[in-house]
Amino acid sequence: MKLKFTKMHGAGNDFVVIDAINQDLALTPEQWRRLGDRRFGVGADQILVVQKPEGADCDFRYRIFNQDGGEVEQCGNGSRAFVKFVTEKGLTDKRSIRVETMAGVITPRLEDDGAITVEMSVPVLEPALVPFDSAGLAGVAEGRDTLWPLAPGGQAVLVSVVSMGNPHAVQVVADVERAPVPETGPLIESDPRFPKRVNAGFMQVLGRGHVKLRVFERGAGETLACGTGACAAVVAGIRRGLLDSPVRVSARGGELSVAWAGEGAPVFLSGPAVTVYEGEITL
Ligand SMILES: N[C@H](CCC[C@H](N)C(=O)O)C(=O)O
Repeated sequence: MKLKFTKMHGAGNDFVVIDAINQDLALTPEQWRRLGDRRFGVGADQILVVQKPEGADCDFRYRIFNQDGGEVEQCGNGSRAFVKFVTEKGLTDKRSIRVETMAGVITPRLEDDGAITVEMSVPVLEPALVPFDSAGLAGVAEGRDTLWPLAPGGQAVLVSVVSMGNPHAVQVVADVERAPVPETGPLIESDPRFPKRVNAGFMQVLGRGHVKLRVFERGAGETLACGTGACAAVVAGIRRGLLDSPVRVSARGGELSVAWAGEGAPVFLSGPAVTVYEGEITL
């Protein structure tokens, strides 16, 4: 079958975006895998699928598939690419859209200056709901947060656990460039205390309004940027008393900005979205 797609990225976190409103998207698992493969197909960190909404109060439904084929709840960088895609494709004339995801409704907005801001969800902070199994662990209180001891590869670390619809484990490190992301990222991702696995964030605090961040993403490995990871890192940093909103998040692939007013409030994520090329693949 022939499939039209658009290749996009948000701060280097790259996507294959597919309009499943105007084309039939009945792919076998093998075709999904090939589409996401950087050698046998197009390749991307995530595949984003644009569909009609199920609810009356939303403009679109947005499905997200990691490179490993798993469907996931949320993608922050992808939500910016989403609003740019549907605007460029003429699928809407709105600048602010309500989008159904597995984790609820988010509202990406295309600003007049071309910037894109997304009202993400209210972070979920109860460990069991992240989900994270803290049974038998002695949490370490810091500010309003609780840090949980993990030992990936025997290396003792303390993580904050936050859900942005998808699960995150965030640790503060002295130097992200020297952090053992390739070694301990996959061990944290698959730690059995995270029954749905987890995205592992490594955050270096440069000031109360600026961090550097690397994320070993669930189902995709280390990406050049992670939007929900940036949200989770800033929420954790604010709760630990290390950061003040808004926070500039410097990822390897570019700059994001995150604002959060505190518990019970949604997180706002701003950053770039770029259309790289249009394509058609025979699967
Ligand atoms: N790997 C993530 C999904 C993509 C999130 C990331 N690309 C973002 O921008 O938020 C997960 O399995 O929860």
